[in-house]
Amino acid sequence: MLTPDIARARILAALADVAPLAAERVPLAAALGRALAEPLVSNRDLPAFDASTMDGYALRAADAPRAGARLPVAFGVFAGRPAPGALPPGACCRIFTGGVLPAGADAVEMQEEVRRSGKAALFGRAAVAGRYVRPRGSDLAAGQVALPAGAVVDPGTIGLAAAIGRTELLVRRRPRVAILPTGDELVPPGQVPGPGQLVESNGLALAAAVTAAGAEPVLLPTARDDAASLAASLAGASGLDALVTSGGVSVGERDLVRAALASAGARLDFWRVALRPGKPFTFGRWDRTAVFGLPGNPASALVTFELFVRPALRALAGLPGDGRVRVEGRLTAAQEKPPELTVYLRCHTRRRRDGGLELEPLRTQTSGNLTSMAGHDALAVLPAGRSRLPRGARVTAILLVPPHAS
Ligand SMILES: Nc1nc2c(c(=O)[nH]1)N[C@H]1C(S)=C(S)[C@@H](COP(=O)(O)OP(=O)(O)OC[C@H]3O[C@@H](n4cnc5c(N)ncnc54)[C@H](O)[C@@H]3O)O[C@H]1N2
Ligand code: MOO
Repeated sequence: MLTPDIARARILAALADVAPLAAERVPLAAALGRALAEPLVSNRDLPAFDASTMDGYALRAADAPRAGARLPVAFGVFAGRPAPGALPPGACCRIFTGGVLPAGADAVEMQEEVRRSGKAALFGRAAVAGRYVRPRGSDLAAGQVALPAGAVVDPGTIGLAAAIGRTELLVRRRPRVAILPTGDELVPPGQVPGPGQLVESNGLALAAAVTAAGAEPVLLPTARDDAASLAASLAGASGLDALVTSGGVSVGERDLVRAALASAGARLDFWRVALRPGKPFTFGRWDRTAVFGLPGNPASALVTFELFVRPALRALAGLPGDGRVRVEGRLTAAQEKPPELTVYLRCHTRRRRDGGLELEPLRTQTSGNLTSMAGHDALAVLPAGRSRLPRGARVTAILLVPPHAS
């Protein structure tokens, strides 16, 4: 059986010919979280003129070499308008934050350091050339690369792009991801299950995980556990960038998903990974579509999505890694585990007083329990090779709350 790390590496390698997806031009507001498909190059200087960074007085620094200089106030410069003219020799002018420095001025003094006396200004200290001035192009010069291709568009990037005159950005296309729940026992959300039935909940959970990964979910109707129904449903995924199935990948007689994928023409690369939850996970390619067969147990589906599907969708979207932060923390309870498996423990994180991180496992880790997958903020990684970890053991945890929510 593959280890989780090798399984993930195999998936990413198998998508090298399709990732990243093609580029598309989108309005700025739609670019958040997407990968730039070209460098963001400025076509103008930022700022576009020498600007004051303070409310105060613009002057030639040489005219106020020490405290006590007294200069006539020639005019005022207001935001949104160019200076009315060059600064006359030996004079200063009133200026406001963001105002255009008049020709001749090379410094600004903040108004707290200046006293007005009629038409003159008295400077309380020596002026310094360049102080409180943002020179033209000092933020970004015309022709300069502000951000390289591949950078992830964040709110600041959108503001910067608007400031340099862009209304659209060339970004990587979002992967379109079919989600196919399978199982005879499932009824649609909102419907009351009959005897032996339960509500199909993985579809919506996985659709949310797809959205959070920066991709677009297409939730297909649940397939029944028979070859004809599965074949008909699989057709709904054709032409999409990825297909995520749930259920039917274990060893029971009704676990027909792998066979259905194979008869539809998919090439399955591997089946089963040495982890818990989610051991029966399978991966393959169906033409250009990446196919992920997730186990039906709800927590197994979400954990394997996190570990294998999320990084793959991000690679298709041109985004780096899995977008998660890994930290070290200490388990608040001892754990027993099969030594051959890597176990991903759903945990709550807590800051200790000494700054360290505590990892408190959710009460239940049973992969079929729905409460075992909601409301946690980390996956603690219990490594293969260990069968017992004592309370207080130091382990790596994957934080599920990213620094920039995706
Ligand atoms: N003999 C063995 N049995 C099982 C093994 C094994 O190695 N040998 N592996 C177990 C593990 S681990 C898992 S995980 C499950 C996965 O099995 P399947 O992927 O075939 O999942 P199903 O049997 O279809 O469903 C499992 C469970 O989850 C419920 N389910 C399924 N789909 C949904 C959905 N869309 N929404 C909500 N709940 C869903 C389903 O009703 C079952 O209760 O296999 C073990 N068995
Ligand atoms: O791996 Mo299964 O997902 O443990 O229940």
